[in-house]
Amino acid sequence: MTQDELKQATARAAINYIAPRLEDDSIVGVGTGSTANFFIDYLAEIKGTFDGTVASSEASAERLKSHGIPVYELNAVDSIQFYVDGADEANPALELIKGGGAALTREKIVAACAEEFICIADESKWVKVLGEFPLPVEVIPMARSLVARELVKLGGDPVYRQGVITDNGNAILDVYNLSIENPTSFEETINNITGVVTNGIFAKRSANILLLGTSTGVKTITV
Ligand SMILES: O=C(CO)[C@H](O)[C@H](O)COP(=O)(O)O
Repeated sequence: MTQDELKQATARAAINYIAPRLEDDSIVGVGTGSTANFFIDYLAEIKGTFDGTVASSEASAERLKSHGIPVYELNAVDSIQFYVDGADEANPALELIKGGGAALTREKIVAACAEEFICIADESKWVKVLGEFPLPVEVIPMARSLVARELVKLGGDPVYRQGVITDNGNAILDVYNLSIENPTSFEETINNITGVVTNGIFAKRSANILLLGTSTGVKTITV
């Protein structure tokens, strides 16, 4: 199977998981990226069986709206039943690296509001230790060099993602050569650097379920 077919299979599995659990007033949080895009396209098939969505990026909001799926501001909803999103890496504790699509901050905010976080990923994202994928860090633009120097002190090699401005008007540093043995404390350490908005480690708010698309089928992984 191709990587896209694996992404489609995991997105379909997420629909099969949430569809029987949705109620008329349910809100679905929707992530960003190519796997999330497949999910959005399949979500259109069951629109009308739930209230609406909250999107983690302008791109996902546009795609949802193009399907006629209602999109609410996060401040306008009381709760989010499910948050469904892809990942760049996932470990057996269901801690993640996210932000390859530069949407990490809004993704983390929507995930923090969700009762259940369902991660959808193909098997190339499965790792024992996080950090092979360069860790995205969203920074206030004027603090980019300051933050980069601090990240070097932590053992990483930060690279400015040229030409990318996040939906929040900020910059992204991708940090190479990290081996993240303790994701929870490392997430906090990086977030404590002045000028950092957030980083792409999802350990404080890890996934509840990982639907991993593999060549032998979609595996449901929980901790
Ligand atoms: O975190 C993300 C966007 O900020 C994505 O979930 C992550 O990059 C995975 O993307 P894809 O589904 O295209 O492989």
